[in-house]
Amino acid sequence: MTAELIYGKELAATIRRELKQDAAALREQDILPHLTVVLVGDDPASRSYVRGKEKASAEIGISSDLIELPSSTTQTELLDLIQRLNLDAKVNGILVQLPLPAHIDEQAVINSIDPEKDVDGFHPANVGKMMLGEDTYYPCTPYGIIQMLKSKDVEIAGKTAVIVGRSNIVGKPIGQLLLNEHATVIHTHSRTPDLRHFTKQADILIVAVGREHMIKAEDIREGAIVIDVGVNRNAAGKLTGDVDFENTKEVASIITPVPGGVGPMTITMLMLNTIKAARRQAAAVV
Ligand SMILES: Nc1nc2c(c(=O)[nH]1)N[C@@H](CN(C=O)c1ccc(C(=O)N[C@@H](CCC(=O)O)C(=O)O)cc1)CN2
Ligand SMILES: [Mg+2]
Repeated sequence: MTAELIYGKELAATIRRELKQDAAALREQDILPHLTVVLVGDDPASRSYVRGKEKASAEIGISSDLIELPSSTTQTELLDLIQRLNLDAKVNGILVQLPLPAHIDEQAVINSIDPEKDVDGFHPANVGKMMLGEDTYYPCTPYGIIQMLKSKDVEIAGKTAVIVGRSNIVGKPIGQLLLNEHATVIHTHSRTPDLRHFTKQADILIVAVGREHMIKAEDIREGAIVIDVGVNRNAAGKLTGDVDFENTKEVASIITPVPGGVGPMTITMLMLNTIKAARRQAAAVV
């Protein structure tokens, strides 16, 4: 068997076309969605993701601005900036690019963002709503994965979904979103003994660890759906996933490549959340 591929890049382009129409319809009602992105420090990958966010905003018709701060910025300075953005009615979405420099408490920063403007879906109030199965801003990468599965008409209900990795950005929330879709969810992580015992049970395997090719063909069940969230740069400078794609695609039924798989969906879901924020905030004013 050679697996079918899901190219997030193609799905992202389709969703972006729809979002462009949504943004135009909002503009006709004098609602201009606005995203403010905050970048602290000069991490090259973060800078590249932030550029991608500006580009996608411009393409869709979302106005955006980028606030760049030096890595020496103090936590108090960053919290003060966020308070100003929380109070600025023009700003619908606030995104603080992660990771932050080590001297800043990331969670304290996330907690300071107005939940209504938290287009990353990382604020505890939004995480709580997600856990309760309520409508809210869902974290972009997990939300993108759900859209990818649905785009291939994957029946999630009743499936065994195994998650490798437990980050707040991907591992934990994708488990919750799959649970909300009625999957049976198994979370595994660095302290899980005999990882293969669990990955072999997966109808849907989500790998979000950040370790090149840690999942191999022999770790999965024949016909499994494999979603690779890893973005690693190998010794030759090439982007690779957490899954050994070449061999695993011969065993899986559906698989995502890296690059061009899950990655492009992250920024697209951010755009979707920003339009949703503009709509919700406009409705709250009238
Ligand atoms: N505040 C946030 N910080 C971070 C998030 C996030 O959702 N919110 N996620 C990641 C980084 N990220 C967006 O911020 C992101 C990661 C990867 C991609 C992507 O398109 N990857 C491509 C490859 C890109 C490349 O060439 O380097 C792919 O996989 O095909 C987009 C966005 C951590 N921080
Ligand atoms: Mg506005």
